[in-house]
Amino acid sequence: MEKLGFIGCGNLAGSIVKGLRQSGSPAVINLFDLFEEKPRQLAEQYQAKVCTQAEVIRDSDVIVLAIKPKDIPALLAALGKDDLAGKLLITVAAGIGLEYYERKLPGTAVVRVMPNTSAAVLHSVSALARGKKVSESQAKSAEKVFSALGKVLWVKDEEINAVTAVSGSGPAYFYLLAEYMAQAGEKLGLSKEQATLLAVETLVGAGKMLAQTGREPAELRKAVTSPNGTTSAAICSFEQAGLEGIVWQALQACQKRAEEMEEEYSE
Ligand SMILES: NC(=O)C1=CN([C@@H]2O[C@H](COP(=O)(O)OP(=O)(O)OC[C@H]3O[C@@H](n4cnc5c(N)ncnc54)[C@H](OP(=O)(O)O)[C@@H]3O)[C@@H](O)[C@H]2O)C=CC1
Ligand SMILES: O=C(O)[C@@H]1CCC=N1
Repeated sequence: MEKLGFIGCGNLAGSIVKGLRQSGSPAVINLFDLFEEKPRQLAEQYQAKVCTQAEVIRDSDVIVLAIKPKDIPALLAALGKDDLAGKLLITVAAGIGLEYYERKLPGTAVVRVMPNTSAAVLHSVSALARGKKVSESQAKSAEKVFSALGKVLWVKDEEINAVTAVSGSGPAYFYLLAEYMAQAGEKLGLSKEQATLLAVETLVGAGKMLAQTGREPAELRKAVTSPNGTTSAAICSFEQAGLEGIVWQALQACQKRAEEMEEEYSE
């Protein structure tokens, strides 16, 4: 049976653990976080074990580093390379390239992954980049973990920042749009509850249409948009406000921030 460990049990690790159990994964899950309450709650809900950091490393074959990028340098400094012999490290931290881990922990097998929090509902899409020391069976193990949580693709390490801009951070963009649509619905006279229900269900329905019909986003949009009709009025308003450019700038800002972070961790 797979033995999976997590160092850091915050938002993303919580989504992954929840998703794994929902997918029926029988993996042994070992959890460590500096704030003990987080692994304790996850362990109670999802049949996992609260451990010390040393126990996570000793008792797991695959160890997921799910802490903030700023906390990675101190963790790697504390991890002995000998303790990691034969182990696979999976890092989900944004803005730190594989080269950094391989330099700080020479000889260690590292896969860098950019999933998203929709892992909790088995709809993460996860991009994986393979480090130099990763064996075939370790690559398969990493793929198995994340394919239980949604779709996976292998990419180059240099592509992870673009992935982060589209899908790692992406759920937040759609949540923001849902917030704005609900706010607008209220201003148009609906109650907060009505407007939120309508915005959220519309987003869920549109996502399911994209996922289940196999039709392109533009094709589905056109099917809603009658010539000179109501949708057309809204879409024209988006276009006049420069939505395409706004989205482009936002994704560029996201990628740029990841690049800046990579600079910070280049030493
Ligand atoms: N959230 C997301 O949607 C996504 C996040 N990521 C990446 O995942 C990583 C985790 O993000 P997220 O879950 O949001 O962060 P959180 O802050 O929610 O979780 C991180 C947890 O790790 C704890 N922690 C910090 N240092 C250590 C340590 N040395 N050992 C054990 N635990 C530690 C933190 O404690 P404390 O709060 O006390 O510091 C916190 O509980 C980040 O690197 C992020 O870039 C990637 C894709 C999506
Ligand atoms: O905001 C962040 O930095 C992390 C990485 C991707 C999603 N959340």
